[in-house]
Amino acid sequence: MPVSEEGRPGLLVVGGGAMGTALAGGLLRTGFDPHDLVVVEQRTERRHELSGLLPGVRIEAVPEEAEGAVVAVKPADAEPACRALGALGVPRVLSVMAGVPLARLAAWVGPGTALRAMPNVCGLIGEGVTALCGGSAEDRAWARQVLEPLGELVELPEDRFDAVTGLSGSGPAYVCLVVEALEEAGVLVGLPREVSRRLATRTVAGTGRLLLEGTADAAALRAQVTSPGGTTAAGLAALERRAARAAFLEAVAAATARAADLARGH
Ligand SMILES: NC(=O)C1=CN([C@@H]2O[C@H](COP(=O)(O)OP(=O)(O)OC[C@H]3O[C@@H](n4cnc5c(N)ncnc54)[C@H](O)[C@@H]3O)[C@@H](O)[C@H]2O)C=CC1
Ligand SMILES: O=C(O)[C@@H]1CCC=N1
Repeated sequence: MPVSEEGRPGLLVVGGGAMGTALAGGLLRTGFDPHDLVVVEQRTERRHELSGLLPGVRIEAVPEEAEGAVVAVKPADAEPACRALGALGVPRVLSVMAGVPLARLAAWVGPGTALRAMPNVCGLIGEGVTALCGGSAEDRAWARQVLEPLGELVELPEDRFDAVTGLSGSGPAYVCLVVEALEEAGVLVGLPREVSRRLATRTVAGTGRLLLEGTADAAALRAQVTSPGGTTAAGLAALERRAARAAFLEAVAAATARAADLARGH
């Protein structure tokens, strides 16, 4: 995605918050030329911060013509951000916003092609998972290039996107809640807080890597850790008594329903 002969940048990232910065940072980390990238952020203070976070990248207050754009503003700010890109005739607009349907994006971006992705914050370190839909195979190949630095990609029909938002989009927050609770539990049973935090964080991170890199799935790994009549069985029984599994089912279902609400404009 080089700067075009007309001098247009290869990519605009509109919205320099958590997700826009994760994406721009990931592109730089994987060799994207900073001169091909422009980050558009409306808040002055944040623009100053972004200059430090994204060396070599031009940070602007308003969008300009470009080969393509990613929109990473809050869903409530989506319409003016997308309409501005439509007015400039940006040919491909990729949204990472929760609960903004392709049909609405397409109406706002006019002649340009709208695509939709749902990443997660783990993309900050290239360990995310992102769902993608919309456009032609060629458009999606472009979007894959843009999203690749965030981690793994899956193409899914749009009617699965609320579910993806409820599971992997919001999921890092559920896992953080688990880490916080484990840290507190460690303190309860007598560990110094700093030690407890390290043990809790490493346990969750290490389990994730083992699941990705090992051969056992979650149920098999849990069985490996659970000795008959042992400590883990006692701990798991306590979790089942408190309906921990049902709590996660309800969390993902509630987040999925909220994504659908957002899509209906609520
Ligand atoms: N944070 C997350 O883990 C995830 C977020 N998302 C989606 O990413 C989008 C952005 O989320 P965050 O980065 O967390 O939000 P954020 O609030 O951190 O960042 C949004 C940024 O956009 C700027 N902005 C708003 N309107 C603008 C405009 N017209 N032009 C330029 N800048 C504008 C705001 O000033 C703000 O800095 C949301 O739609 C969300 O649904 C998707 C997956 C995960
Ligand atoms: O909470 C939200 O609405 C966004 C979408 C997925 C993660 N954060």
